[in-house]
Amino acid sequence: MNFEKILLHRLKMKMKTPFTTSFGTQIDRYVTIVEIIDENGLSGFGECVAGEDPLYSEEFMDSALVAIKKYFGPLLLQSNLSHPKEVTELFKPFKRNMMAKSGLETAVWDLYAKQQGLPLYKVLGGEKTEVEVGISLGLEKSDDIIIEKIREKVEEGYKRIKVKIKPGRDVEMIRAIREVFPDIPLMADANSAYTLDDIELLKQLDEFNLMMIEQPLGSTDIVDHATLQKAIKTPVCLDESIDSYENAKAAIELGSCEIINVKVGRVGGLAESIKIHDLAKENKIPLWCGGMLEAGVGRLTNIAITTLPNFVLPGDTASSSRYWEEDIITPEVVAENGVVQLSDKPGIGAEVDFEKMKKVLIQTDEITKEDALEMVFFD
Ligand SMILES: O=C(O)CCC(=O)c1ccccc1C(=O)O
Ligand SMILES: [Mg+2]
Repeated sequence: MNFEKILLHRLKMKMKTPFTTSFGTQIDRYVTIVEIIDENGLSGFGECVAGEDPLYSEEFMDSALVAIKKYFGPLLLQSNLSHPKEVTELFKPFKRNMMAKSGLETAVWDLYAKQQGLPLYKVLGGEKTEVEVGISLGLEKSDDIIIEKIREKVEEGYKRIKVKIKPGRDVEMIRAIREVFPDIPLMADANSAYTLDDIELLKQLDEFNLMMIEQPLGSTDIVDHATLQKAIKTPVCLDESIDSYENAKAAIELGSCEIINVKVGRVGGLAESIKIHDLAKENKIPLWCGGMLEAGVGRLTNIAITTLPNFVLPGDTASSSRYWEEDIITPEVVAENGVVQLSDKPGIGAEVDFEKMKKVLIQTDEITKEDALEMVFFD
């Protein structure tokens, strides 16, 4: 795979409505689209999904951009790889910075799939040609508002509704939702907002027949999650805690969760996602694919990984229109009655639409072969 240059398209996309979690409210999304170009002028696209601020994880978009420009971009341009699976090894000496790595790694996968003339999902070993999707709903000012949002999304056909919870907006809110919708597939995501001191409160959620509770405790609390899982009936699903194959293995062995949410960006890319997939499958841990408020490129990467057989639960891979008035790809992602069809076009399955992207572009940065790997200590 001969790489010529890398472009970082930095976008500012206005979200249709603000999105609130236990760590804050998001109004604009600063998206980075990674474009990697080969010697024949063919382009692969990936999305760097880092948040604007280090709230979900320690990474943030500015740190990811520096990491890509200073280390991972130059390393990739100077490499001589024959398969995208080798990118993880190439980046390994440099610790973490998962979302920076993943932005590039996913772009290499898309490029490779296009070079082969195959859809990305088939290159990944995916089998499904359609996938079921759910939707993630942010915190709202009142129960009435969230109930109306749920009604709308259930009517649109989404296969699973996820609501955000935080201390003070949990048991009573879920009770109010269950009074109106006793049977919908419902789950709650706490984004690390609780500790084991809240165990009695978290036990109270058992009466609502939730599909799972996502990341109730801190991201490094793998042991505490095992204690919690033993004390509650609701399946624990880990999100923030699973940032590598090794962590997934530890969580499974300790019994910290019954379900895992795989985010391609959080674990450093598609190759690591496949490793976690295979491990979870062996251990009968069901998976689903989480989201990071992606624009179209990241959305399509997520949908591709979801075609692997152990992604048995609906993902946070809703339509482009969930967050965007206009996405940057053509055609956009459309879930019909909660189902997305995979495209058989080479690569991620849709074109980055430069006309649309221009409207939200802040600037494009370029990394070339002349950009040396800039290191202070290196031999
Ligand atoms: O629709 C999506 O992209 C997922 C929305 C979501 O829940 C989320 C969005 C940003 C950061 C973390 C999370 C999460 O899953 O915890
Ligand atoms: Mg989550």
